[in-house]
Amino acid sequence: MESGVPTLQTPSPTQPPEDVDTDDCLSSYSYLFSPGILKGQVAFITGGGSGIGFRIAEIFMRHGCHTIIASRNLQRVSEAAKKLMTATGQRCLPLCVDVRQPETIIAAVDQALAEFGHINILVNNAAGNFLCPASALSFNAYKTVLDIDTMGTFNTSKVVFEKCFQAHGGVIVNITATLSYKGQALQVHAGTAKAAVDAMTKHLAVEWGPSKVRVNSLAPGPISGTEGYRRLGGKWAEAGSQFNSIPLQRAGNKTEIAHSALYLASPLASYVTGTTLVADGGSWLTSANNFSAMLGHWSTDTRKDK
Ligand SMILES: CC/C=C\C/C=C\C/C=C\C/C=C\C/C=C\C/C=C\C=C\C(=O)SCCNC(=O)CCNC(=O)[C@H](O)C(C)(C)COP(=O)(O)OP(=O)(O)OC[C@H]1O[C@@H](n2cnc3c(N)ncnc32)[C@H](O)[C@@H]1OP(=O)(O)O
Ligand SMILES: NC(=O)C1=CN([C@@H]2O[C@H](COP(=O)(O)OP(=O)(O)OC[C@H]3O[C@@H](n4cnc5c(N)ncnc54)[C@H](OP(=O)(O)O)[C@@H]3O)[C@@H](O)[C@H]2O)C=CC1
Repeated sequence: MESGVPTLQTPSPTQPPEDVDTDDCLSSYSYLFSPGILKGQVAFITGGGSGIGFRIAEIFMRHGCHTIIASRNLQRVSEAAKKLMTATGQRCLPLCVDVRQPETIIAAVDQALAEFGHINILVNNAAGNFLCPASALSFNAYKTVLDIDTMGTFNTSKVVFEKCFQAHGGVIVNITATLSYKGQALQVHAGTAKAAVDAMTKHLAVEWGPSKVRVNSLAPGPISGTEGYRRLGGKWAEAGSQFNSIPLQRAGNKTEIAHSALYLASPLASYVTGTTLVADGGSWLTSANNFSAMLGHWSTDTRKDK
């Protein structure tokens, strides 16, 4: 304070914010963005009952947003909505949706509009994934992942655009992945599906920009406390040694991904559209694409019907 300038306790540029590995709200939260940056807005978040989608819902709500969290398991989203409302004081509507079935999306968006009057933000987060070599992947397994990730993102975006964004503008954040950048082993299904979503992001940004709609992708790296991390990393990820190869030397956490989503959804990104924000600690640049190690991990997978 010698110079008369107050010293602020700012975190270091690579210090992760607080997180918890379970699908529970944070016990405390330090604001980095303005707390009212999404005040009065409404976000529709697919797969918002668990993992990254749950934390995105929480962080948006802590910044003044109401949310709709929608997935196949109504009990899961209903329990999540209670936790989110208690922790943040904002409204959260849990709805049952299968993003592969447009009629369920239409019903959910109608219900959301009846409840809130408008939707400002769509987060396409719902996805399905598992490790599987291409040669062992059934035709239906490949199709299932493309149906959820790629078709699901298109289906939901189209319904929300036609029912709301076309007339009023809005923001779409598509959660993708870096899997296709290096042809990740055992991930042809999810890598193809997410690459198609990154392409969709650009096409929709071009077509819908004149309607005041921004569309961006957000591609996380390995994120702890998530189903994706458990399924794809398993014990191998828990050992932690492979993180030496990641420039930031650690996995990311859900709050970090939620902060990136908050940036893209907020007016801070008002001139950002048609792009992919990679939030992976530099991981895809340097991590080995170790086919034999991945095959070893797959062979210890305990899934009964493999
Ligand atoms: C890859 C490693 C990367 C980097 C390494 C670096 C560091 C390592 C450290 C950590 C790694 C951690 C993270 C890696 C980084 C990035 C990851 C990137 C992307 C992550 C993407 C995700 O999406 S994670 C989301 C995970 N959550 C879910 O998947 C939940 C939802 N999932 C589901 O509902 C199911 O699993 C489903 C996708 C199968 C869909 O369910 P349903 O519709 O009920 O379908 P089914 O009828 O059950 O199945 C349909 C067909 O699919 C076949 N199937 C199902 N499971 C498997 C499997 N495990 N293996 C093979 N085949 C499977 C099933 O048999 C059906 O086919 P048929 O032919 O039999 O009909
Ligand atoms: N975890 C990680 O390290 C990474 C994750 N990602 C991406 O982040 C996102 C979240 O993943 P993560 O948190 O790990 O996993 P989760 O399994 O927790 O999230 C996926 C969500 O999608 C929902 N869902 C799945 N299928 C459907 C469907 N057909 N219709 C509607 N909802 C559906 C699930 O709910 P329900 O079962 O109730 O339907 C679940 O809530 C995904 O897009 C994933 O690809 C990307 C890179 C890395």
